[in-house]
Amino acid sequence: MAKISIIGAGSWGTALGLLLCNNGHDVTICSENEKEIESLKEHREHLTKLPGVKLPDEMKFTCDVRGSLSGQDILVMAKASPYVRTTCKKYAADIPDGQLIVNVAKGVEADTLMTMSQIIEEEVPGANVVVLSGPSHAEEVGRGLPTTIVVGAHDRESALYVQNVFMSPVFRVYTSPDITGIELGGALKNVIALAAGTADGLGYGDNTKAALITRGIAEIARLGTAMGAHAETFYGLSGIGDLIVTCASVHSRNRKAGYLIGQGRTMQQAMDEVQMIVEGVYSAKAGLTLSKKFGIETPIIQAVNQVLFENKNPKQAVDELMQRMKKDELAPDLWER
Ligand SMILES: NC(=O)C1=CN([C@@H]2O[C@H](COP(=O)(O)OP(=O)(O)OC[C@H]3O[C@@H](n4cnc5c(N)ncnc54)[C@H](O)[C@@H]3O)[C@@H](O)[C@H]2O)C=CC1
Ligand SMILES: O=C(CO)COP(=O)(O)O
Repeated sequence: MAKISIIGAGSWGTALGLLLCNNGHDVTICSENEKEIESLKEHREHLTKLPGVKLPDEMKFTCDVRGSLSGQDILVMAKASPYVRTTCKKYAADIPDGQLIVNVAKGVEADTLMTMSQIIEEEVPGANVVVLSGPSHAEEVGRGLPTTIVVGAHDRESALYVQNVFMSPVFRVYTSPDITGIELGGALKNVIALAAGTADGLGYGDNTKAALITRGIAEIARLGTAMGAHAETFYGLSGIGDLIVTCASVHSRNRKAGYLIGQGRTMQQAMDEVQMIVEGVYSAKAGLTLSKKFGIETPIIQAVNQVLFENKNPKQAVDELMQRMKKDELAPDLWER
């Protein structure tokens, strides 16, 4: 049995807490948000973010984040990505040296272009940070529906340990050394999901969705490999896997926000209506800056930025994507080989 503190009492922190409790671990969920914690204690259910999912009596909830950080085998970082740095800064001094931290937040910081694990490593230099990511909506993990995911770590021993702790008959965990690829896949799929949702909102069809998913993973893989990630990762769980689920699922907040934008809402109106974090909005900027930095063409990511931040009409953005210069699907020099 492992002692585990989960930082962040949102839908994902709560669903992972339930999974880990069911696996027989000693789980505490902590958050500074008193209302959220009091409601979890009283109802043993996250009424707003994970309704209908009952939480076991053994699961502990606390507002004392600082007090929950020492004496743990694992800390799980389950804050929404824009708050990961501030959270780490606030509590770095309370986290023991060598602490294993499992990051589950998905995003790239727009100003620094750092992934979440890089931010945690910068703010908590003594920590051993691993990442857990893949196609895994909290609403389905909370209901115990079969789910697969991948843990990325610097060393195999940490990956195997986390695999053992999280693995269950309904939660299959793979291991990988490609932290960069896993994190880029997890962050950038949110940008493409905004585009897929927008296409749905415009009334476009399954062909359009398939086009965005397929050309979207091509963009993510091109950029990711230029940044040193392994191409295979983008054809795996944290690549095409998470992209498919986020572009297609009724649970996705990014897809929902895109849908509303396709229906005519502004970015802000869409974010307000979704009422939960829409991380693709943040990662869109980072994705575009990274593309420029590495000299990689990412037309869908660019179009999403234009719609979000330059008020480009979504229909016009799709028209322009369709009428780009004619291209080969594979590398043009293959004709000569
Ligand atoms: N919800 C899901 O199905 C999945 C989510 N994730 C990732 O896990 C991370 C957390 O996701 P969720 O639990 O869904 O997010 P959430 O929106 O439910 O919030 C998570 C935590 O962030 C905190 N938070 C929200 N606003 C804050 C603020 N202004 N200042 C400080 N803390 C704040 C909340 O109080 C909560 O404790 C995200 O990066 C997400 O991409 C990963 C896989 C699945
Ligand atoms: O990452 C997720 C599923 O794997 C959740 O996606 P959303 O943030 O779009 O809901």
